[in-house]
Amino acid sequence: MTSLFDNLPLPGLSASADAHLPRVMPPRDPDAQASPDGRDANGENGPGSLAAEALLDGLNPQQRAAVVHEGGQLLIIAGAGSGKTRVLTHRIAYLLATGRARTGEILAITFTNKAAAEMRERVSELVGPRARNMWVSTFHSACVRILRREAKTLGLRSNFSIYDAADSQRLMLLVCRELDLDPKRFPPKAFSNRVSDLKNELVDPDDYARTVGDSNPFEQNLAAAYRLYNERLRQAHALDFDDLIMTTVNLLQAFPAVAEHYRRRFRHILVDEYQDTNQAQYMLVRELAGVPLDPSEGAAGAEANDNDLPTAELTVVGDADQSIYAFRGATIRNIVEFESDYPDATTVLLEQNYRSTQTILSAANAVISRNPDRRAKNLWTDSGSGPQIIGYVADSEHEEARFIAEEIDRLGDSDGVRPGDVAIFYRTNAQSRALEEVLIRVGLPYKVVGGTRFYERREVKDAIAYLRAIANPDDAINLRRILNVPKRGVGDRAEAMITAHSERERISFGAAISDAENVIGLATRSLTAVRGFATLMSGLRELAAGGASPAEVLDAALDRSGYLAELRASDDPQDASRVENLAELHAVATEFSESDPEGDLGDFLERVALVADTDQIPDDDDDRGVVTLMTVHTAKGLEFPVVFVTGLEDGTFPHQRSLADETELAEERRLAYVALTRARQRLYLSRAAVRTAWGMPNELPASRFIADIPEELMDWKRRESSMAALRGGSFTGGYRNRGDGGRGGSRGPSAPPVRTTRAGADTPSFGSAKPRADAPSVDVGDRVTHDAYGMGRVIAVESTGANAVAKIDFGSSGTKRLLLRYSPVTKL
Ligand SMILES: Nc1ncnc2c1ncn2[C@@H]1O[C@H](COP(=O)(O)OP(=O)(O)OP(=O)(O)O)[C@@H](O)[C@H]1O
Ligand SMILES: [Mg+2]
Repeated sequence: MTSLFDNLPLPGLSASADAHLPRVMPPRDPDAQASPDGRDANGENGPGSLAAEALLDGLNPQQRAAVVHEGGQLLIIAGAGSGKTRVLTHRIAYLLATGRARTGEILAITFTNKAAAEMRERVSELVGPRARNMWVSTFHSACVRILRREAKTLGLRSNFSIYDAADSQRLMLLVCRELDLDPKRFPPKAFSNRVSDLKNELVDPDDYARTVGDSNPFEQNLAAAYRLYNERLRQAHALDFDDLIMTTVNLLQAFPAVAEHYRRRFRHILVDEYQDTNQAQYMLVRELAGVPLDPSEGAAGAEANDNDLPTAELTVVGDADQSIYAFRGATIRNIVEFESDYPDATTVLLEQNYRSTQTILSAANAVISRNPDRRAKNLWTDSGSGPQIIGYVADSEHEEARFIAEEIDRLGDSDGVRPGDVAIFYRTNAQSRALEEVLIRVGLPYKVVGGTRFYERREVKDAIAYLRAIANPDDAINLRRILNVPKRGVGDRAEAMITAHSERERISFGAAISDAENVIGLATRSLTAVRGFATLMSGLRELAAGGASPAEVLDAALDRSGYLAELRASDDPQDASRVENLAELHAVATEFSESDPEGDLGDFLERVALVADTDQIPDDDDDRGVVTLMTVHTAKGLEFPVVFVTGLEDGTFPHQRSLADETELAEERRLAYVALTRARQRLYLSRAAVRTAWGMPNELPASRFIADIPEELMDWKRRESSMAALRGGSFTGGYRNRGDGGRGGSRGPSAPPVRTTRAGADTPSFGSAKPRADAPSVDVGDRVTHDAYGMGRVIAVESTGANAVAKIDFGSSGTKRLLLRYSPVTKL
């Protein structure tokens, strides 16, 4: 059993919405009963036809042409803010409203899960709830869906695990140890990155081995490590992130019947942000659309012709100037050469920008126009010139942050700008700390998107490792992770003996654990501990198999393993915040079950595995009022009324390592273009004359990108730093080590706790908190007190009993969602 039905509702969408689906489209397998004319019950004769014309209202002629285009591939290429994403959404709605497509025939690919949810929501607004059944997803989630369905064909279990980057790196470390490689000469992390690149280029271990030079030990060892790494993945019934795409491409190429199934199904494929696709994603789109690389050769081409299958209508939208993921293997080539790859393609150019003022656009154009080999664009707007861009040269990063905080305050007073209208961008995550300190000090509410990701925190990873090992008994990496966590007396030696036993007997690591009696050399104490662990795991598996919800399984795992008790017993304040993070994970699991009551543990883990950092932009109501801090990469596709681009120094942005490399510099320039074009009304560009990194103050020159912007567009509030005052020595800070690695706060994919604006509340003291058997029962309106946050009032109660979660307003400490059972809350 994979998932209850293939079209998992996305977060925030209730599964019951499927009850409204037209009958011809049973949710279980929407493609099984395509009606002969390809139309659904809400097609041309339904209320849709009226809506169809309305969908074109307010679009300009080029946008309109793109929305109504029929037949053949369509390339929409345009600068930032010209309505590409909007056209994609309207095109989908138009296809449905005119009855040209059924929801089951559409595959829309976006860059993040959040973008997917938003697109689905927007299409739902335009055409109603049937849009909820549609495949709108990221490349990775679309592939997971396909792979879970076709797992058998590939000899994979449908409950395969998905390893994230950290899992993959740990596995590579084990592989390198197994191969006895010197970690100095052959760093496992470098191998891991190289393997990821190879997979993104669709190069498998055999292909790679063939290209390796005889005299190059690095390549030879890499080839061996790649092979063993893949073997270990297979034994663990796991796929890494890059495998998801590569394996799907392989599947479609090797099994013509499978390819045909999806080609029959997806008659319309639409891809947003096409400029950031890599080679594997490029091939995936080609295979799905039924346009094999060389139709005159190759099995796939012959097969497609034999069956007289028309190719899908492929629509891709993108902007070569916004290609910023080269480091993940993305290649501009995919968009630049679209027309030659698809000779029948129609190209639509959009030139009117609807997002920004002319001043902002002119500045962005000035910066990007310096890049060589680009197609010149003529982006314009009729929204007026707007205010000048404000420039500021700060003495230090702290002073830069102070300036920003003051400006946000001032804009609030003078223009009614809310914190939620404001975004602050930086080039790398580490830059957020100085900004955060000042925002905390002045009490401006904010959130950091990205940073140390919630799912990368140790305790969250431990808890998920338990869940994964419960779901997949052969998942060696996750079993190893928790074998001695919390400490139960199974040390490295014992683990090595179990490993040896598994190799000798040719059984999985998990099976070797269950066979502890026969492990040679295991001391009695370790044997007892391993047996205890095996019993623990089988008990938890029974619980999961018996239909317990993911949240219940999580609870049992944390409780029976003693994990939670250990954290609770600790007086390290960091451990207290770990308990909070686990409570947050519990809330995520509970929410998952609310949105998908039939979803099992495997479904939950799948959802968790696919949450990318860019998805952690909370969008619940509470967050409307907070400033957003994020890297420029994360800001892709988004827009804000007010944008601060910080750290515009040569060496910061553009990044140090790009200064001597033309290709990398061109990418930094595109990144700057993305940053500037996020702004709708007001843009601020700032830099620090001296920035402290790794504890060392550095004097950095102005970013070359600033110099590209015509003077008349800028209004410099301060041009020079007061170096004298600076040399007087007013450095504060330095890279203070915060227990979480100095980066981020805890954020989950849904309703994450917004970072509190009071310093210290991040790590509340749980000194007096006792493990509780049950949650205190509270009602809306009750007054409560919390050991760390003080007095508060309950503003909402979600679910009851053991899993009761309350939303509590703690005044200046902010509003929190707390799992009552884990929280030191007392009713007054
Ligand atoms: N015809 C139009 N009339 C009014 N507003 C529009 C129109 N087209 C687009 N917009 C608005 O312009 C803004 C930018 O649109 P959109 O996000 O679709 O642009 P984009 O080309 O996808 O940008 P990016 O390159 O940053 O991804 C949005 O607020 C959108 O609603
Ligand atoms: Mg867009």
